Amino acid sequence: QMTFPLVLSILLVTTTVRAFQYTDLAQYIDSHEEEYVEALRDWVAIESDSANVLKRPDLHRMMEATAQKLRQMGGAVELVDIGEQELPDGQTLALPKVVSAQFGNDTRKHTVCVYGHVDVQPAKKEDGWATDPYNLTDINGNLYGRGASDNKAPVLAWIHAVEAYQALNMELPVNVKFVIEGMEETGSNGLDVMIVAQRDTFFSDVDYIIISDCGWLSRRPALTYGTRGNCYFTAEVQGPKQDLHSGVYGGVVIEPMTDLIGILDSLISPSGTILVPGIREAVAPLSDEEWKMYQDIQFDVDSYKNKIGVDQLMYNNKVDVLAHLWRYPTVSIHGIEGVTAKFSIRQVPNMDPQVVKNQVTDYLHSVFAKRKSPNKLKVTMVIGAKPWLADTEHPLYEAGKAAVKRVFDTDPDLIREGGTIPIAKTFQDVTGKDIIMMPIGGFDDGLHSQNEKMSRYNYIEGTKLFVTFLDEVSKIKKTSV
Ligand SMILES: C[C@H](N)C(=O)N[C@@H](Cc1c[nH]cn1)C(=O)O
Repeated sequence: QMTFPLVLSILLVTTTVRAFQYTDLAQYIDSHEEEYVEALRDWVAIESDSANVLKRPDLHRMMEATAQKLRQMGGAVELVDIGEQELPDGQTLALPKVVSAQFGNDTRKHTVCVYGHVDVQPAKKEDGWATDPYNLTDINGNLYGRGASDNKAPVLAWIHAVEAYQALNMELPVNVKFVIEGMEETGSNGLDVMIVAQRDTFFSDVDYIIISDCGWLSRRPALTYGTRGNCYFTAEVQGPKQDLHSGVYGGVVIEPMTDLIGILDSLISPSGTILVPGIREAVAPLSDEEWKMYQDIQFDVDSYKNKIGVDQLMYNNKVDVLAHLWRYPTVSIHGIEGVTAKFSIRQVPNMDPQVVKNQVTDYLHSVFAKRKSPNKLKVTMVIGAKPWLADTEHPLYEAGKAAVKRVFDTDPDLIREGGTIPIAKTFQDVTGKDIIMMPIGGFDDGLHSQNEKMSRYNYIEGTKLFVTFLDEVSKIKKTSV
């Protein structure tokens, strides 16, 4: 028979919440590696391609699976309806619900909100994948699968970070909220409306927003302080009422495809100069300080060329390459379907998507007019996502630097991202909260490409980084009660 004091002390032992212990958390994370890989396998198996309307049921399933995982951990979870999407043919389609969740509501603590996405880019084995993109495949410690790095493993790593605290009965150093969406890859449709609607409710007590939807520049861990924006356009040339035989009609008909190629060729010169008037003039000048920052970053232009299999880039020296990846705009032509071309302009501070829309539309119409073609041109901007920039001296970044130092025993690279996180600027403008981008993806993860992967190393050490960062954030002086 147990005596009363013994029973009481057992109860006390089991209910006492422990304080942060990095070694225990790290050990816990290491010993759960296989479970984490299996969780990623389950998520990668869901074809949550947000661009393919036929995959919308899978995307809904993905959002439900995310919500379910957070519910099982005891979070206060909601699946927020963000309405419908209008398709080019005028039909409407339900947008995937946004998952919001909350762990802890202690007003003495800071509250962070982790943003991520669980939709993916399209992928087919026949695109040149070495493995089935939706069957996570481990080759030499690299986990290959669509969405593995962008952004399923980082989202899971954040979930596992909270789970590790719970499993070890350790107090969460900060309250943690999650906002996980399913439309990032197509411009985060509907999410801005949700952020505006919940600014004074869900977001009111959030102090900091954390985004881990980007990658390191090299093998060295990094913190990201800027992203480019994206203006994504379609240009359609309408001509004869039906397809025409090139032998029977060629030579007399003014062909829409020739017009289309002609106007596309007017966007950018072979040496990379954007030819749309007004765009280059809007770009914030490169300061001496920034130039110096780029010089100090370890980045090997030759290895970069090797990685992507090219002999020559637009620029040869490191600073030019980094600057043109991160802080100068560029035009990319993505493809032509029928006589509709898709192209994008990645834009940077101080460009504005609405201004870019007008500049591009006016310019293409003027180029088209000079052709004196009887065909009709229609230019549409389908995505207008703004660029984002942060202050690397902010206490949030100091906390990030300290966390990287504790886990990896090195200072992070401070980098920018050439890609776009469409919602970052909205978070900043609408909620007024500070944002940090803390990537865990590797420099060679192949985002949006064939053979996307996440290494076990980055996944597991990244989870350790996240548990540590929460502790570092808790040390930031609270300015308001
Ligand atoms: C950086 C992030 N992982 C990413 O790949 N984002 C996409 C988002 C996007 C841009 N326009 C529409 N969606 C990207 O940069 O292409």
